[in-house]
Amino acid sequence: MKRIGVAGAGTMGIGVAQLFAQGGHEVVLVDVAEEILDRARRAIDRAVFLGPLVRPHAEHHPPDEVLGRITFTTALAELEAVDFVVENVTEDWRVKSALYPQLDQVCAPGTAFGVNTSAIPITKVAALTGRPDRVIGTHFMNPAPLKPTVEVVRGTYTSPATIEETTALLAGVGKACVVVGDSPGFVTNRVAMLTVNEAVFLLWEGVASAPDIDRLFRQCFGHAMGPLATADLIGLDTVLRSLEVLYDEFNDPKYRPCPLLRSLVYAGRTGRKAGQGFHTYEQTEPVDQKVSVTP
Ligand SMILES: NC(=O)c1ccc[n+]([C@@H]2O[C@H](COP(=O)([O-])OP(=O)(O)OC[C@H]3O[C@@H](n4cnc5c(N)ncnc54)[C@H](O)[C@@H]3O)[C@@H](O)[C@H]2O)c1
Repeated sequence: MKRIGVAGAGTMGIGVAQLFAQGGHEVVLVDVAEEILDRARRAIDRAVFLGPLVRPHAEHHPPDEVLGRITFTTALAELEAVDFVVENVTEDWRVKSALYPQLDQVCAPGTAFGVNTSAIPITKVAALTGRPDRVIGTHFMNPAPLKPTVEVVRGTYTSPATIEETTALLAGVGKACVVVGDSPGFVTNRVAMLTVNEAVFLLWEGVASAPDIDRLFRQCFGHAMGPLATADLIGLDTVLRSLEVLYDEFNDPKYRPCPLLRSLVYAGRTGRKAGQGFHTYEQTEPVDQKVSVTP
């Protein structure tokens, strides 16, 4: 079993840490504040406990056993001994570009870095390190423990050995992989972010209500969720940042974020994690916006 480092304990990091710990790996989960880690611990506990209700036929795991494999820490230096890092920090180039040189220093030269980003090119991230051959995109879908497939992104310098190691690691925790080339947004989010943004414009223009927009996608197209509910699940702050990355990388106005999306983010209505976005959600615990919305 490999020792897995997980950087970032937000929406994605929580699920990624749970996935690998359930798969028998030792996990080091790093974030910048103890209260974020406490919330992550409670979220993983709850998700593992409720697992049998969500997937009755899947293998069941005692929450204590899963949590016992995870070290929760604010010390990046604890990633020193891990074999593979999945990075899930905020979708903000300033945040990611500050982190990678530190990861490069802390981790052993052979440790591979899986970049879990919605839209940032993997080659751009790899250039921040002295190991571009060991940097690969691991674009997990949300929620990471439940979604069957990971979009794996080959950067310009990602080595065949790194691709093989990554797909084998993911197969070991039950994930299929689709390996794609490097492009802002990759395959999934180049398409999905446009759809979400256009749905927000439709709402903003008063063409239809949020429930009706989502209902059309579910009932006419057979999608499991509509685009606005999907945006709430992703986090509207992450959707906004992903559109900004696409807009900047392509210099193409088709990715300009709808002003309504910005307003909701400014108001702290970032979707499920805040209890409110395009739809309203029952809160499992109060969310401190100062903690959940990072700069
Ligand atoms: N939300 C989704 O559905 C989704 C899906 C696939 C990929 N992603 C990508 O995954 C990444 C994380 O997204 P998220 O939705 O979990 O975001 P989030 O805002 O919920 O969580 C990000 C976490 O990173 C932490 N962080 C910031 N700087 C850090 C640092 N230097 N060291 C350690 N932790 C740090 C923050 O405190 C926060 O807890 C983003 O790049 C996003 O684009 C998101």
